[in-house]
Amino acid sequence: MTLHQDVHRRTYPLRASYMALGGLVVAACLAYQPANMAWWAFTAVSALVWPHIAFLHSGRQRDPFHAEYVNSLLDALIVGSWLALMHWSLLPSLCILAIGVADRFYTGLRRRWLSTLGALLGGMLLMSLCIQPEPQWDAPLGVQLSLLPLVILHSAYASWSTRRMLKTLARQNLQLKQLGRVDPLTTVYSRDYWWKKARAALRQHHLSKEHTCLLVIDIDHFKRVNDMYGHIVGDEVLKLIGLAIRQCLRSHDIAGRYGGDEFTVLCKHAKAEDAYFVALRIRDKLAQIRIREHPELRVSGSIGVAAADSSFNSVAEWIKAADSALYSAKDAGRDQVIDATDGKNSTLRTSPATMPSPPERTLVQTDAAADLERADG
Ligand SMILES: Nc1nc2c(ncn2[C@@H]2O[C@H](COP(=O)(O)OP(=O)(O)OP(=O)(O)O)[C@@H](O)[C@H]2O)c(=O)[nH]1
Repeated sequence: MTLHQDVHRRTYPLRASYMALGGLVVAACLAYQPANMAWWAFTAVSALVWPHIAFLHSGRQRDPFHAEYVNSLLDALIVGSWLALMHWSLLPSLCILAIGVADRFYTGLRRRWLSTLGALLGGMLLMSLCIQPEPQWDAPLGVQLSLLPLVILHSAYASWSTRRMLKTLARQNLQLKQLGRVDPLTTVYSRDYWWKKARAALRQHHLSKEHTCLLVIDIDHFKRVNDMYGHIVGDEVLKLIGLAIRQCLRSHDIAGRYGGDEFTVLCKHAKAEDAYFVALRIRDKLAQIRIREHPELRVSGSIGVAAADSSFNSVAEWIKAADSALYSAKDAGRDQVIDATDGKNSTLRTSPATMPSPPERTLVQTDAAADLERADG
């Protein structure tokens, strides 16, 4: 159920309690002046019966928000008539008016205030014509005391409502922050967030020599995927790449999208050897990506690995080291992992049980891949 459809449920308890306590103030005023039974009955019905009729009426309408707007006009009409019925007794009139205006903000019905003002004035006018009230500026003690429950309810509701709004705001801020951290297409972390984590990890390495590595992954010939299948499929592939990378991470690893078809992974608490195996797993997983509509489409990635080093003064220097290993992987024929630290190549590290050796892998090309190769010149 939307907030819009739910409006009558939110206003019901509020209207029921406000009208009941407002009616109490009117009754207190009536007690101090000659009033016939008709005005007592009007007060009782408007204070105790009307809110329930309003709720039932709104609940049956297709558009409860509009029904609630009509109800709010009737509320204003009633309140206007109450003010005249109280002979404009200054203190209760001002209190009821102020509370009524404030509550329109809390219930979300603050717009169209001009028509509400019209209904309020209409109510005053109608009741004034009926009873011709004589203004009584002073309010007797009994009337003043009758205002207390209404004022207390209003203060409690105002603070509860503010607290609820602040909580909602805090939750939404958190959601926005989290959304800003994640790249929406690939669902790995955004570059900024990843960079922050890498900076913290490098700082930690400087302090405690903790082993940490980073991987830079570049998808091979990704431009061809876009050229041949279009950008929509390209996006779909990037999405699957993000998922594949995430599936290969250990619990401390953090993957980010560096930009375009380039990804980074921060492998915390990992020696170069551990990070190297994470990279091999990723390379393997990328090769398994399939798209149902284009079963011939294949993906591969080249990966550079660099361990944090005390000579790196910034994340940029660290990435540069991984980048040069990545370029070596590209130069060596792509679809491989190279470790910047010792220049080790995945040709040497590939486990035959799970990963075919790089020369075979580069030979495994579909017709489409061969077409792409030709198209690329
Ligand atoms: N569909 C899609 N394509 C993107 C996106 N971001 C970048 N690209 C494309 O990714 C391609 C990246 O190409 P390059 O990295 O220059 O080269 P490559 O074809 O991958 O070749 P190598 O990196 O040399 O193996 C470009 O064609 C970009 O337009 C994206 O969000 N969606």
